[in-house]
Amino acid sequence: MTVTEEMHNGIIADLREETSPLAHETAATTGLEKSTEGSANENDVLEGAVVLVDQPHRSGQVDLLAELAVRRQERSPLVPVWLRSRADALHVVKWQAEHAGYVFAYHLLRAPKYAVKLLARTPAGAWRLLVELVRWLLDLEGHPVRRAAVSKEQAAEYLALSRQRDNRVKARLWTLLIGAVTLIVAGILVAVVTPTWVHWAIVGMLIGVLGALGSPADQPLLDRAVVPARVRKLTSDQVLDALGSLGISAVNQALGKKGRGITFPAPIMRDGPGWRAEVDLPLGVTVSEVLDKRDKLASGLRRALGCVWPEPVSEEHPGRLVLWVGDQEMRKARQPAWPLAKSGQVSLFEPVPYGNDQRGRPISILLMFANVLIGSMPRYGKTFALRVLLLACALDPLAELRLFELKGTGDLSALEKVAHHYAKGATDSAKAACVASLADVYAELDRRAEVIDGLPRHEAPEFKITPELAARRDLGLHPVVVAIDECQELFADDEYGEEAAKYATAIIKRGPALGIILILATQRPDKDSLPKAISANAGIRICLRVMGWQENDMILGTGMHQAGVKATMFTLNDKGISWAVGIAEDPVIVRSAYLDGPTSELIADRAHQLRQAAGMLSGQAIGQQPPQRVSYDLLADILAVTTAKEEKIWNSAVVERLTQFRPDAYGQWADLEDDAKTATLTARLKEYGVKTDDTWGRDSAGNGRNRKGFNRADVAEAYGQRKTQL
Ligand SMILES: Nc1ncnc2c1ncn2[C@@H]1O[C@H](COP(=O)(O)OP(=O)(O)OP(=O)(O)O)[C@@H](O)[C@H]1O
Repeated sequence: MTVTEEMHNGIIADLREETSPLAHETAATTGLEKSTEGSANENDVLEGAVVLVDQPHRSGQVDLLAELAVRRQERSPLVPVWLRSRADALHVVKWQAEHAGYVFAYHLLRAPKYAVKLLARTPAGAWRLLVELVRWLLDLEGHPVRRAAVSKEQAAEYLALSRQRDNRVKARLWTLLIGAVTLIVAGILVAVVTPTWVHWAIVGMLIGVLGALGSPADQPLLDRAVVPARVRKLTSDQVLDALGSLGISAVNQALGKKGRGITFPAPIMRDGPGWRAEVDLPLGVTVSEVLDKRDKLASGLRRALGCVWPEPVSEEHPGRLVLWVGDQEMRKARQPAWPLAKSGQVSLFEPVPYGNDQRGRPISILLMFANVLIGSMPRYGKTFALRVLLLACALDPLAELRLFELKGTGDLSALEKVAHHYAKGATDSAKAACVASLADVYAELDRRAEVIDGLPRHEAPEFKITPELAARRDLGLHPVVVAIDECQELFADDEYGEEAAKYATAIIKRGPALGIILILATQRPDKDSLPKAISANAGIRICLRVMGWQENDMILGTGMHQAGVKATMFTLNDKGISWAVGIAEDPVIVRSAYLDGPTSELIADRAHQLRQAAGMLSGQAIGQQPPQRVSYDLLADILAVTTAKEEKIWNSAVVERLTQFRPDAYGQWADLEDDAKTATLTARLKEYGVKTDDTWGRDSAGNGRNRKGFNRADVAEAYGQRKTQL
C-alpha cells in the first residue's frame, strides 16, 4: 500500500489535482514529493503528493456566507432586550419610577440640613461675588496684557490699552451705579408693597444663590441618595480574571503569555436582572470543571455565591459556558407571585406554573403524559415543590388526587378536602392505604387501555387521552394524580415495599399515556429506597440540593453530573432551588414558588369550591372510606368459586362470581364492562404466571363462542407453588 492510499484511509486525502502551491512546497522541503510518472524504484513506497492537513484558506461564496452569518449575530438588537417582553418593560418602568420617588423623598427629608448648609455658605458666596464684581469693574482681566506692554516698552500699545481700560472702567462704574440705585429702589418698593412671604422668598433665593456660589467644589450640597456601583457591570476582564482564579491549569495556560486566550462567542449583555456572558473555555476544559468551582468563580468575580450561575449549553460543545451573574442573590430576589395564588383554574393538558428561573422568568411544567420525581437532602424544599404542583393539579376540577404524605407532618393536609384518597404518616395504616390505592390505579391501567382501545380511532387518534376524552364522564378517563411524599418510607418497607414497587413501576411506565400521573418525592434516592425501574422512567426530574453525584444522577438521570447538571452546587441557603430536567429542552435551574401553609389552605379552599361546583368531589373528599388493603388470596378465591369439573373457564364468569363471593375485595370490579372484567383478571393472573387464552364456552343465552379464559389447573398449580414457597 502506498502512503497516499494509506493516507486516503486516514485523514489525509490525495488531492493531487488540486494540490496548492503551499502543499507542494511543504512536500518538497520535507523531501517527500515524488513524481508520479518517474521510473519506479523498488525502495520507493511513496506516490503522489503529500497534502497539508490544514488546507489553505480558500475564499469563496461559502466563506462569505458564513462570515455574513457571523456578522449578523454581531448586530445589536433593534428593540432593546428589556422592551421585548411586557413583563421586563414593566419591571424597568416600575424600577425607574420607584427609584425617582425614592431619590425625591430622600432629598425632601434632608431639606432642612441643606438649608442650614446654604446659610453657612452665604458669607463665602457674598465674598466671592464681591471679588468678581471688583475684578469686572476694574477690568483686571486685561492687567497681564498691559503689564506685558510695559515690560516690552511698547509705549503706543500701552497707551491704547490704558485708554481702552479707562473707558471701560468708566462705563462699568456707571452701569454699576445705575444697577445699584435700581436695586435699592426696587428693594424699597418690594419691602413696602409686597406681602411678607415674598420677602422671605427673596431672602431664601438670595441665600440659595449666595450659598451655591459659596459652595466648595469638593463638597457638593446634596448627599448621595444611592450608593453607586452596588450592581457592577460584568466585563470580560472580570470573567477572565475569575476563570483564571479557578486553578484549572488549561485555563491558566490559555490566559498565559503564549496562550490562545479565551473567547466570548457573544457580547456580554443584560439578561433579566443580571448579566449574561457566553464563554468558549480553552480546548479540553469542560463546563463541568467550572461548575465544581462555583464558589471560587464567585470569589473571582467578587459577587455573592447566590448571584453566580454557570450553566452548560447542551446543543453546543461541552466547553461552551453560559455565565449568568444576577444583580441580587437568587434566594433574595423578590419572587413573582404564583399566578394561580389568587384566582384561576387549570387544565392539566396545559403547563402549570411551578416557579421561576434565576432571571425571574416563569417556569411551567406540563404534567400530563409525564411522571415527576423530586429529590433532595432533607429540608431543602421537596415538599414545598410537591405542594406547588399538587395545588395546581387541585385547580383542575377533573383531576382525581390520591395523596400520601408519608412523613406525617401534615404538609399536604390543606389538600385533604379535595383528595380522592389521602393518608399521612409513616404508619402501617398510611402505607397500607397507599398500596391499596396504587393497586386500584394498577387495575385502572388495564381498564383505561381497554376503553381507549374500544374507541373509534378518530376519537383517540394517538391511542392516548385527549382533553375531550378526559371530560367525558361516561369513559372515566379523567386525569389521576398519585403523589407520594417521602416515598422511600414505602419502597424500603419490608411488608409493603415489593408490592408498592410493582404497582408503581407499572404505573410509571404505562400511566402517562392513560392519563395517570405519578409524582414521587424522596430524601433518600438510593437503589433500595427508589427502585431503578421507577427512577429510570420518570420524565420530569427535579433535584434540589444533594451532597454527592450518585444522588444527583439517581434523581436527574445517569451522566447528568458529568454533563454539568449538578445539584451539588447548591448551597445551604439555596432552599427551593433545583435543577429540573424534562420540563424544557435543556435542564433549567428553577426556584419553586413559595406557598406557605396558610396560602396553600386558601388555594385548596378555592379548588374545593371549583370541584363542588363541577360536581367532581369524590372518595374521601365526600366522606367515603379510605382505601383498604385487601388481604385476600386471589388464587385461593378463584379455586373456591370454581369446581374441579370446570377445566377451562372464562375470565368474565369468574369475575362475576368473585364479586359476589367477596364484595369487599372484588366489589370494584362489579360495575366494569365485560371486556374490562376480562382484562382486569388477565392482568392479575399474569402476576402469578397464569396464562389466559381463547376458551370455548357458552354464554348466558346458551350460544357457544370463544372468549378469554384460563385453565383451572394452572391456577391450582400456581397456588400450590406459592404455598410451598411460603
Ligand atoms: N421556594 C422556596 N423558597 C424559599 N424557601 C423555601 C422554598 N421551598 C422551601 N423553602 C424552605 O425550605 C424549608 C424546607 O422545605 P420542605 O419542608 O419542603 O423540605 P423537605 O425537603 O420536604 O424536608 P424533609 O425532607 O424534612 O421533608 C421550608 O420550611 C421553607 O422555609
